[in-house]
Amino acid sequence: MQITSASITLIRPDDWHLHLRDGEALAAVVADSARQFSRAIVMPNLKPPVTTVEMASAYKARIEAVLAQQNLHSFTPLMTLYLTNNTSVEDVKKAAESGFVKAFKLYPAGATTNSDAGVTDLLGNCSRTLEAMQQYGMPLLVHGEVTDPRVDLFDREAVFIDRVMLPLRRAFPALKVVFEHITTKQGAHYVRDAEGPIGATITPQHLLFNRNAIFQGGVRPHYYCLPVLKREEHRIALVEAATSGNPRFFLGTDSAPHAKHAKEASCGCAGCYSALHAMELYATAFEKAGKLDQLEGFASLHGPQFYGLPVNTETITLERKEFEIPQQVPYTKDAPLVPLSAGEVLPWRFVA
Ligand SMILES: NC(=O)N[C@@H](CC(=O)O)C(=O)O
Ligand SMILES: [Zn+2]
Ligand SMILES: [Zn+2]
Repeated sequence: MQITSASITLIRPDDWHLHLRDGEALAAVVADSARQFSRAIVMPNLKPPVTTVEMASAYKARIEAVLAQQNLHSFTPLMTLYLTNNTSVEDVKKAAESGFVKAFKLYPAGATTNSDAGVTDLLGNCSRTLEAMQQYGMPLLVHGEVTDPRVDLFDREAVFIDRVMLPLRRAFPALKVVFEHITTKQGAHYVRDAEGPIGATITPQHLLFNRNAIFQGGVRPHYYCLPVLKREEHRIALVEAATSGNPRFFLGTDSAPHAKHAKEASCGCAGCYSALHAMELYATAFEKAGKLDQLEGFASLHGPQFYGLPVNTETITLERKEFEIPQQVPYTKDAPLVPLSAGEVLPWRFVA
């Protein structure tokens, strides 16, 4: 990694948690990720969800067709399957043998966008499937929030650790688990201190903002995602984790595009669009912490190490040049897309 006062050059990063959507939305957003990242773990929460190897293969082909149309040849989508109450041992075996399915994704039913088909009782319904995943070395990616309506929205991740994560990892100690988009001190400390194969992704918004951002002078729907932004003490713990050099923490933007009108609504969708300027956002967060030198490990080394994949060979460069985030970018024929922190100015700009 090379850091000067004018630029940063680092090994080309990967995005270990990304929503690419489908159809015209996919065609609108995929270039933003392909410009900065070499690979991405592509989330399966489409409608209907991607639950089988056949569906993942078809989705991958649709992504590759768009990449080819747009002359984006150096980007590899790594596919995931959506875990349901009915995922079988055979599904796990087929996924492991496919080579292109890299993980299963756990959405507790009702926890987030398109999670209605999610799991209702993980150990009760999925034990044989989890056993097979453990045996094949197939990672389980976890949206770690309980959905119990009695639990306060801001406590859902911390409660998930006690109610789901601990029993899961006690039952399957060799299962590779990624605690996705962690948002709390409890999440960060759990992953730091736990035994066995565990990692966590951290988004740019959870490194840059606390929950005040959602209510700054009025309701700000473009800062609303799940798990929701938390208090400042949690943001500080996440920055500490991401910049610590600990290989368990790696980059996952959770870039989750929703049309402008779907976010600016009486019941707005959860998700921030950060693919446009992901590396600029992360560089800003790392620089604010005085830890720019730790960016390459987080963005480019720790993820491949966890997934057992080679580190990329090319590099990217960011220049110290002010970048004003556009108010909106084109999305579908009916609607534009509002990027995270639209209208704000970042000190870094992605060059190539
Ligand atoms: N993060 C979000 O707020 N939304 C994601 C789903 C998810 O990752 O939970 C989406 O697909 O829109
Ligand atoms: Zn999620
Ligand atoms: Zn997500």
